[in-house]
Amino acid sequence: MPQAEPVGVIGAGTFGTAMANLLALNTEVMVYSRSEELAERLNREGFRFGVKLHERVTVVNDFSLVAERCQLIFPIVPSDAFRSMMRSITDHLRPNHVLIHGTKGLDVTGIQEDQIRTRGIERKNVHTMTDVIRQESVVVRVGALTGPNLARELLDGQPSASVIASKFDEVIDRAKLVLKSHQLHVFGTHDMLGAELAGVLKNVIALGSGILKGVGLGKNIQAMLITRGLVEMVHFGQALGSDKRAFFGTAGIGDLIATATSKKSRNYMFGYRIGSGETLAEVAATSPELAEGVRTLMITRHLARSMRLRVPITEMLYQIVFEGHPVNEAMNYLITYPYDVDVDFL
Ligand SMILES: NC(=O)c1ccc[n+]([C@@H]2O[C@H](COP(=O)([O-])OP(=O)(O)OC[C@H]3O[C@@H](n4cnc5c(N)ncnc54)[C@H](O)[C@@H]3O)[C@@H](O)[C@H]2O)c1
Ligand SMILES: O=P(O)(O)OC[C@H](O)CO
Repeated sequence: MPQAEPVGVIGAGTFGTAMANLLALNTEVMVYSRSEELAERLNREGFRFGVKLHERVTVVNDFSLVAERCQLIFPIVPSDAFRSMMRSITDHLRPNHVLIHGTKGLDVTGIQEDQIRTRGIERKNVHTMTDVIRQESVVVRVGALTGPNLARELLDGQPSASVIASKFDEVIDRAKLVLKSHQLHVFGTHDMLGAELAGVLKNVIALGSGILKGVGLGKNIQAMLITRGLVEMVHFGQALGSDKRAFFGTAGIGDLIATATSKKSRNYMFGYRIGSGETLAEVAATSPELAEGVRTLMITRHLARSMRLRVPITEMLYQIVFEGHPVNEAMNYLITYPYDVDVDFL
C-alpha cells in the first residue's frame, strides 16, 4: 500500500533517478529538475538513462510544489552545487521538513575553489552536506543516505543496502518506511559525521584503485591500496571529529568495496582513464560532470597539509592527478613508504 504523502527528490541525475524509482516501490515521488525541458520530456516519454520511470514518479520544474506536497525530501545533487541549490530553495522550506541528502562530497566556504591549490584550506573552511542544510535553511531534522549504491546497478533493478544516518530516530524510521523493499536493505545509524565522511573519502581510494587497473597492475597491489586507503580514511575521519566505527560498516568498507572495484563507478573509471594515460584535462573535456573523488582529493590533500595529517595515498594520488606525476614512480613511493605498523589506529 503506497504512503499517502509523496516523497521529494531534488536532482534528476543518475542517483536521483535511481532513488526515485526505488522510493516509488513504496510511495508517490516528486522529482525536482531544474530543467523545464527535461521535466516535460521525462513526464512525456517516461524513460531516463534507458530505464522506465516508475508510474508513481512525477518530475516537476517548480520546487514550491515539492515543498508544499512533500515533508520528506532527498536532495541529490553534486557537492559543488549543493550550497547554491540550498540557497535557491530555502525560502520554500519550513521547520517541519525532513531533508536526507545523498551527496558524497564536501562543501568549501571562505576560499574560492580555484584558490585551494595555491592557498591551501583549513578545517574551518570544510563542511558536510548536513552542515550546509542546517546553515542554509530552517530545517532541523536532517540525515544522510549512504552505502554501496552504484546508481547503474540500482537502475537495473539489482539489490543493495543503504545506510540512513541521522541524530533523530524519527528521520531514520521515516526513511526506512519509504526505502525498504525487496531491492534495498536499510540500516540506520546516529553517527552522521562518520557515515557521511566514509562515503565521501572512499571516492578518493576508488579513484586510486581505478588508476592501478588502468596501468595494468593486479589484485595484490589493489588490495594494499584499498587496505591502506581504509586506514587513511579512518585517520581523516578521526581528525575531522568522527568515530571510526562507521568506516567498518556498510557506509565505509561496504561502499569502498563497491566503488573501488566496479567499472560502473565514475570515480573508479576516472582513475582508470588516468592510469591508461589520459590527463586530467583530457578526462574533464569528455565528462560533463567530474567524479566527486577528484574534487574531494583536491580538498583533502590541502586540508591534510594544514592539519599535518600523514596520508601518503592521498598525497600520491594528488601528485598523479593534479601534477602529472608518473604512476610508476608514485607506486614506488607507496611500496617504499615507511609504514611502521599494519593497523595503526586505536
Ligand atoms: N551515481 C552514483 O552511483 C551515486 C551513488 C551514490 C551517491 N552519489 C552521489 O550523488 C550525487 C549526485 O550524483 P549523480 O551521479 O546523480 O550525478 P549526476 O551528474 O548524474 O546528476 C546530478 C544532477 O543534479 C542536478 N543539479 C545540479 N545542480 C542542481 C540544482 N541547483 N538544482 C537541481 N538540480 C541540480 C543536475 O542537473 C543533474 O541532473 C553525487 O554527490 C554523488 O557522489 C552518486
Ligand atoms: O560516483 P560513483 O559513480 O563513483 O558512485 C559512487 C557511489 O558512491 C557508490 O555508492
